[in-house]
Amino acid sequence: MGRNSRRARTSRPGTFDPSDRTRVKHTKIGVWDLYEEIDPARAHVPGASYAERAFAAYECLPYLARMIRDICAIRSCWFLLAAYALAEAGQALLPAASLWYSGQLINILQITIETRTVEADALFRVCVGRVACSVIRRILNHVLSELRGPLARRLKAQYSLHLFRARARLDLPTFEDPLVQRQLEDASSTSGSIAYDTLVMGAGIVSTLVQVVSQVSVLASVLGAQRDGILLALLSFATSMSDWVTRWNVFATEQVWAATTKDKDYIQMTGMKYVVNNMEHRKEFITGNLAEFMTKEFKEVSERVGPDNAVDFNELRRASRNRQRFSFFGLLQDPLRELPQVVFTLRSIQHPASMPVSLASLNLLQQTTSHFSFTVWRFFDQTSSITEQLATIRKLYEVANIPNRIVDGKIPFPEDAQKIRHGISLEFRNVSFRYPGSDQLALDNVSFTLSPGQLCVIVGANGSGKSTILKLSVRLYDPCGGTILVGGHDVRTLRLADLRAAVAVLFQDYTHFPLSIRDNIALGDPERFHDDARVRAAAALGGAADFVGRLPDGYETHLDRPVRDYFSGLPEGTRTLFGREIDFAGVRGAGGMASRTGGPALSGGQMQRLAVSRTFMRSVVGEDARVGLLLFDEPSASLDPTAEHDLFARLRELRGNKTMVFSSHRFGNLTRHADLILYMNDSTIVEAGTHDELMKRQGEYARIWMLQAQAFL
Ligand SMILES: Nc1ncnc2c1ncn2[C@@H]1O[C@H](COP(=O)(O)OP(=O)(O)OP(=O)(O)O)[C@@H](O)[C@H]1O
Repeated sequence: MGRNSRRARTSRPGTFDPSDRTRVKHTKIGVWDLYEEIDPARAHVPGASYAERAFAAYECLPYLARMIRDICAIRSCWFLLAAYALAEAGQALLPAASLWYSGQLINILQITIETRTVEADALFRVCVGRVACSVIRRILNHVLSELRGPLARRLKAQYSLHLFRARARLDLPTFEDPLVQRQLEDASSTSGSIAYDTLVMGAGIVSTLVQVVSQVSVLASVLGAQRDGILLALLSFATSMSDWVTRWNVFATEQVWAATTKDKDYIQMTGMKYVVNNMEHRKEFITGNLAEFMTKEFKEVSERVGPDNAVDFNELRRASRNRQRFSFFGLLQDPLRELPQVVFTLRSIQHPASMPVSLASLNLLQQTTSHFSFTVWRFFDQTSSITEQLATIRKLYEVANIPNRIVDGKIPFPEDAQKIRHGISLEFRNVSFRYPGSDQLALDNVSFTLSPGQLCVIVGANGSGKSTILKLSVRLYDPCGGTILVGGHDVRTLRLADLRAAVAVLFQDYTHFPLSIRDNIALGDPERFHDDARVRAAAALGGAADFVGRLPDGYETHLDRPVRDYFSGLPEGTRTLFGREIDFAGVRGAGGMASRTGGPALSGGQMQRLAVSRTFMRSVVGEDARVGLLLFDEPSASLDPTAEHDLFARLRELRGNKTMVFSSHRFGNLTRHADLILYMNDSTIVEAGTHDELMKRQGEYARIWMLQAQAFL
């Protein structure tokens, strides 16, 4: 028996096995190859996949309930929600009310034909009623459109907070996981509107049901007494219902598919577009004299690809999906719509006297059904896939439950806040570690001990594991073997928030937040975020105060402004518009808008000074600092010699008060004063001791020290 048939027997219907070729459909759309899962509904027992999908939808219901609870808990939405519900209810009942008045009109017509007298009062009431209905409809429409915006914005704000919280709580290994990233992207792409869309969908479903029930019952009471009334009503509604049945597929779910292209011309054409569009290629583009050549090549390659294929996949797929399919049932639908007319005509021949009343009934019916069809169409539009909507709600809530890989400890730290002032001890016992997804050890059986207040410098070649020691000390990752002790405790047992409050780290690949310079420094100590004096003192210690003071906006300068300015679509330098003189730059200037995007360009060293200032914000400024361990990864890599000298002088003043660990390539300034030097190579510590001890040993440390020293001789 072949492999495929064995797999087909074992796989559950509805479960997609991508390696099973019989379950993958290949379609060529232009230059694209589309691979789709063959719909299990067709491949297996009819209805099995529907049951499966219905069950999946059922499993999402608790999330829907939670969303309803969450929406109801937003106080600022209460009034809006109540008004929205009332307006929707009014909107849903109005068609039935109009219908009822129209029915009254038919009654009056019938009485008029039979008695040859017109009931003026009744006629007047009907007219007023119909006018009132249309005025109320207008008002409700307006009320609803006024409510939609504020309601949508409040819901959006609530869920953006939910997502912010969900992202903020994730630790590094979890956040780095591509699957988690995908999950977060999925949730955020819809989070803006999901609650509002669900609300609209829910209101749409209830409103459609109310409309259907109320209109059908009014119509039955109006037409019930008339000859063929019910038959006409059934025929008219049958068309709308057939629309409904053929188009509505609540259990439709996203298909599993993937698309790729191997068309060399298309790939080359797309690449050329990137080259000509993007800033990063411009220097080479110009100096390489590529303009003329590339334009000619682009023309040729575009002609080879052809205009129908020179579009991206999504555009092509949309076009191929939207192409109307010819169906036999569709062919029948339009004649079905004419059936009431046919019945009416035939009956009129039989009973000519009742013709005016029947004509009025027919008119009423057709008006009602056209309105009904519109309601049904809107309903499809809003509820095209309930299961998909439910799945999206589920995704949105599940991102808040992604488990963190770094499990929090229980022991508060430090037990004695006074003790921390003289530093925290740090010990690695046979620690081994490999990064997630890597099969190489980044640390292999590393052991060392640092007493409170000592200064340790880790030196060694690129990639030898220096930064990794610092990362593990603050539990950015957990080791796969061995134990790390901070203050004598296994670091896994300590409360994470306490541990991170007691340790300050400056990473080699530090970043700056897209916030003001002030906030960038202040975030070094969230508890003192609003203390301006402390921010300035930290900037002075980090050597940033001088250049920040010279910036036009000082501490309020944004390094990378997260909010862009918007401009009218006129190109820079436009002087006239339809003959009128304009000053485009002047308008921008009036708003104090910068002419270039992004913040002021700072040098690498200035950036590093800001990063050092952020570390000082928490660790050094003031007597009340609660940090006992400082970890610095190449803190002076971009600093000029004076700045480096000043920084180390300031840090040396702290000796005895804080335990300090440096990772560095520079020997001398720091290593001479270190209590412990760890020389690393290939994920292990190969030499350990003080400068004098290691020099006496004449090993690797001594060799490299001499190498660096020779440069100055
Ligand atoms: N995020 C990561 N994922 C996978 N491997 C990593 C990651 N970061 C570092 N590594 C690997 O772990 C090893 C140790 O890296 P580490 O950054 O600790 O070296 P380092 O001694 O600080 O180097 P450098 O002197 O260049 O800063 C290297 O082989 C590196 O490729």
